[in-house]
Amino acid sequence: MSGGDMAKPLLGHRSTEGDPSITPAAGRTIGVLGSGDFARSLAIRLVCSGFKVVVGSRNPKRKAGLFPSAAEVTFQAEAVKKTDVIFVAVFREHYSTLCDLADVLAGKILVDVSNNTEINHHKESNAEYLASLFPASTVVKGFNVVSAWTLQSGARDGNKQVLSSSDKGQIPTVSAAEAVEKKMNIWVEEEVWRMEIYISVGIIALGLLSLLAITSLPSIANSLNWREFSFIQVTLTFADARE
Ligand SMILES: NC(=O)C1=CN([C@@H]2O[C@H](COP(=O)(O)OP(=O)(O)OC[C@H]3O[C@@H](n4cnc5c(N)ncnc54)[C@H](OP(=O)(O)O)[C@@H]3O)[C@@H](O)[C@H]2O)C=CC1
Ligand SMILES: [Fe+3]
Repeated sequence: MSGGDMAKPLLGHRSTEGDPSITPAAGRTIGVLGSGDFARSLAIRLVCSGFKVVVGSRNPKRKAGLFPSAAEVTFQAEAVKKTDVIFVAVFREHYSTLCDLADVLAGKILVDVSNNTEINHHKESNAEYLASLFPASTVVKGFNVVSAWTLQSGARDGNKQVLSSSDKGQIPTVSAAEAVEKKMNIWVEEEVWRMEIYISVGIIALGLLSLLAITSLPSIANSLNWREFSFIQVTLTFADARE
């Protein structure tokens, strides 16, 4: 999987250079539990950002084909043994099915990316619930406001901010996860706005052309005096030609 846009971090890479707080991504291994939409988008983005990715699935054989070939897809327990930072791309309702992994997850960082489908349905947040299931792990909440689609297609649409929080210590200690987040938080004005400008110019041009076409209809043209008609035809033809 090497799509042009995917080769770039989500929001460009300008200001990551020379930032000493960012640990180089290359060579770090990040784990992802789950093989659904979000896990796949995350894995693709991480691979393209230079991370090694190991995906933990209940059925790795069947799911491997959905991931970039650079990502390793294996059983859940195997995957979490290979890394210290694990994205839990599984719905809250299925967190309890991961309890068998508690021993191998001890001392590791779990990133809770989940969202609920109903408001105020559970008494504690998803991250608190995950932390209660894995008391020996550090749970960080983050990435839940970035959609799978935005992760895959870049930052031109959708949310661009990656918010994160944790009870245990400073988030900056979460070096690998933070490196990804910082890369994703960089706002490159030209890249973000260029597409919007293209679309706006296209819409204006379409509007002007439509006006030109409508005023060319004999029934409409006959209801204009020659001054209005020539103003619209000459000015709009000129404006359209320029665009
Ligand atoms: N989709 C999105 O845009 C976003 C999703 N999220 C969050 O990411 C998480 C995953 O979402 P998404 O990828 O869309 O969901 P999917 O339904 O596409 O994937 C969920 C994955 O969970 C894994 N899983 C592990 N244990 C179980 C189990 N007991 N039963 C069912 N599935 C299980 C499965 O992988 P396997 O079969 O390989 O074990 C499955 O592929 C959710 O918490 C969601 O809130 C957050 C932001 C955006
Ligand atoms: Fe989904």
